Amino acid sequence: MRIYVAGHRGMVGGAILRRLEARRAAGEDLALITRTHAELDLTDQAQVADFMAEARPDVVILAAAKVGGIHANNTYPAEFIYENLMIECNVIHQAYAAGVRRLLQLGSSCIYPRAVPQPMREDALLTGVLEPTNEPYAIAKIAGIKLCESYNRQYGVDYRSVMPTNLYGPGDNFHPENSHVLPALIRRFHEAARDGAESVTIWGTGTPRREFLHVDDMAEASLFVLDLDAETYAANTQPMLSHINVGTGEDIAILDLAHMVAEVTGFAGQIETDPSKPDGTMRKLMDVSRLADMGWSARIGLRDGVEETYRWFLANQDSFRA
Ligand SMILES: NC(=O)C1=CN([C@@H]2O[C@H](COP(=O)(O)OP(=O)(O)OC[C@H]3O[C@@H](n4cnc5c(N)ncnc54)[C@H](OP(=O)(O)O)[C@@H]3O)[C@@H](O)[C@H]2O)C=CC1
Ligand SMILES: C[C@H]1O[C@H](OP(=O)(O)OP(=O)(O)OC[C@H]2O[C@@H](n3cnc4c(=O)[nH]c(N)nc43)[C@H](O)[C@@H]2O)[C@@H](O)[C@@H](O)C1=O
Repeated sequence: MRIYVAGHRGMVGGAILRRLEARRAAGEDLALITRTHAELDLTDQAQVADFMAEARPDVVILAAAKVGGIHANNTYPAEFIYENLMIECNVIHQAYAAGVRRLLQLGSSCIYPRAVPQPMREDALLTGVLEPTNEPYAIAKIAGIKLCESYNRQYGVDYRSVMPTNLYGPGDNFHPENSHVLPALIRRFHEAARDGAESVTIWGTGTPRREFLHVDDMAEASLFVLDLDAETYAANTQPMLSHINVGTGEDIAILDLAHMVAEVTGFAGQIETDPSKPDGTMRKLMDVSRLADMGWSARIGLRDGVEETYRWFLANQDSFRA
């Protein structure tokens, strides 16, 4: 079995690759194919076509994307829609052209309308208006689902989509502005504790709620969905509603998350909010019953996951991405 993991140097792709390497070490007959961004620009159609034709994977896992938090999405909307659409079109179409039968692509919980009933079911897709801070990214992610569904319908391939909630863990991006909230807070509270600061300011009102899934759980869920036989996957999805939510089923207010990160990092000062910064969607909680009914649930609790991620942060501060 030849498996191409696109985005293997990213947080999720890295976690998926580690699991696949462990399976190979345990005796599974797996050839794992990877290319760095420098070796293969997935926005380049000709490069992707040449690569797929030469590498001939049996299975493709698409974990490469332009990714960032609320500020990055709101500041670089053109990059988020253009790069993600190009990556999806190139990888999905060229996989099909090279004869790939099974593919798994990662979307995001931001595909759902901003005012949708909570928890968000898979069939809430395309029922309302999207959150403006990440609409371009969400449109690209919806296009990814529809690409897979369309190729499945017309060409009879088996291309699947998982929709993760907000993710965190080892290998995350700790950039002070462009990252997601959890790594941003770990870094900010760590630096405040280290410097003896009196207060830390978090963005927005602190009242939005988010659901956080550890990346190792996400990697396990991805391979669980990929490994389902075609009949089981089809029985749990529909031709034009083929994505599966992945989350914990529990959420937390951002201010409560900040208090948790303060405790973990040893910061004892004040926590202030900055309502001039956007809150984004007020609540994003996944309905994870579809995946639970198939037999998978998250295992890593948030407090344990934050402690482990902080230990990883302390051990890897010198190697962070710019
Ligand atoms: N992190 C999160 O909270 C969430 C993530 N997701 C989804 O999960 C998937 C993985 O995200 P995550 O691991 O967090 O993101 P990362 O940014 O950690 O990893 C993405 C990877 O994609 C690579 N990449 C980006 N553009 C290109 C390109 N043009 N050509 C080749 N490689 C490219 C990046 O390489 P380089 O760094 O060199 O550019 C990086 O290695 C994405 O689809 C994302 O949308 C969904 C929900 C939440
Ligand atoms: C995964 C998901 O990620 C993005 O959406 P988001 O859920 O809004 O992501 P976020 O992690 O950046 O913010 C969550 C909340 O937290 C608050 N917040 C406080 N203080 C900081 C802070 O310091 N940094 C950040 N980033 N947010 C902060 C922030 O104001 C917001 O209320 C999408 O664009 C899209 O990419 C997507 O799919």
